[in-house]
Amino acid sequence: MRTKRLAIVGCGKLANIVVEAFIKGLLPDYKLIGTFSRTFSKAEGIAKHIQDLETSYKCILCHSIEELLDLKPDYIVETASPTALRELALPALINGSSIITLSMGAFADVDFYENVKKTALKYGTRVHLASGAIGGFDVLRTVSLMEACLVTFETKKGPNSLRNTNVYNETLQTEERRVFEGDAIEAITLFPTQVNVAVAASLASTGPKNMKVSIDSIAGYVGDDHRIEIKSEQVHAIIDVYSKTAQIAGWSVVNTLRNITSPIAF
Ligand SMILES: NC(=O)C1=CN([C@@H]2O[C@H](COP(=O)(O)OP(=O)(O)OC[C@H]3O[C@@H](n4cnc5c(N)ncnc54)[C@H](O)[C@@H]3O)[C@@H](O)[C@H]2O)C=CC1
Ligand SMILES: O=C([O-])CC(=O)C(=O)O
Repeated sequence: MRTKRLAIVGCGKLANIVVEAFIKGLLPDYKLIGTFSRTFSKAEGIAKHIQDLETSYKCILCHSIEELLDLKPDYIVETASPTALRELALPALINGSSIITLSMGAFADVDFYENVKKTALKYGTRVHLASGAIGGFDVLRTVSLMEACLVTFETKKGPNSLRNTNVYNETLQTEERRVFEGDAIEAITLFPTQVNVAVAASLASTGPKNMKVSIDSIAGYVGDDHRIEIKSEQVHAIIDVYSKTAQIAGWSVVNTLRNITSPIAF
């Protein structure tokens, strides 16, 4: 099998986990050939790490998405933001680059999602939704194929992660309160980079409009807990993932990349 050409867009905390795995040798089927980030110094940091490995190829530090696409990567890891995914997805898929994304919140826009599907199909490329801070896409997809079902998504967060959102006020530092109830579209609109997971679970099951989402703010709470419940006539499943940090999301990209080239696929 030919080694896959890999590039990264959005070189922050989660991208660095992918790079750490790459340096440890956990992604032997890939060459990391390019980086691009809105914060130039972050993309530069990753490109330098790869250059220090003295590989037989160069990791190119790109100044724009266009420059990165010119490198003709087979796969692009998108760890930037839902806005970045919206800008990147169609040009990348047309360019012959498949995408591994953590910012699937952008797909709450049904027209965009359908356009991405059509384009990927036309150009023989794919979009892989990494499991991120949750799991259970297999159960959600299987049960929703099988029969009618209801899916709910409940998140617990500490108040500090809600700062800079409309629901935040100082009373959250001492009280427990439900700060959001609505569907997955309303959730990602109000929290544009924080509930990609809710959109992901909805896309794997009943769709963004049909999934009930709630967010509880708990004073002093560290980390995030996401509890997904699916109920149909025959199946009742609960997928509950607590994580102290978002690192699990970075590692889920590593897992997706390994699955793409593995002879045994999960
Ligand atoms: N699906 C999931 O479970 C999770 C998804 N996420 C998503 O992953 C994204 C990355 O998370 P972190 O690494 O923690 O964030 P971060 O803030 O550490 O890194 C993001 C990087 O992307 C760059 N960036 C932002 N917009 C860009 C654009 N339009 N084009 C190019 N680069 C851009 C920034 O300069 C920054 O270096 C988050 O924004 C969030 O939407 C985060 C946690 C869990
Ligand atoms: O880290 C988390 O728990 C979830 C998150 O940020 C997202 O879905 O965007």
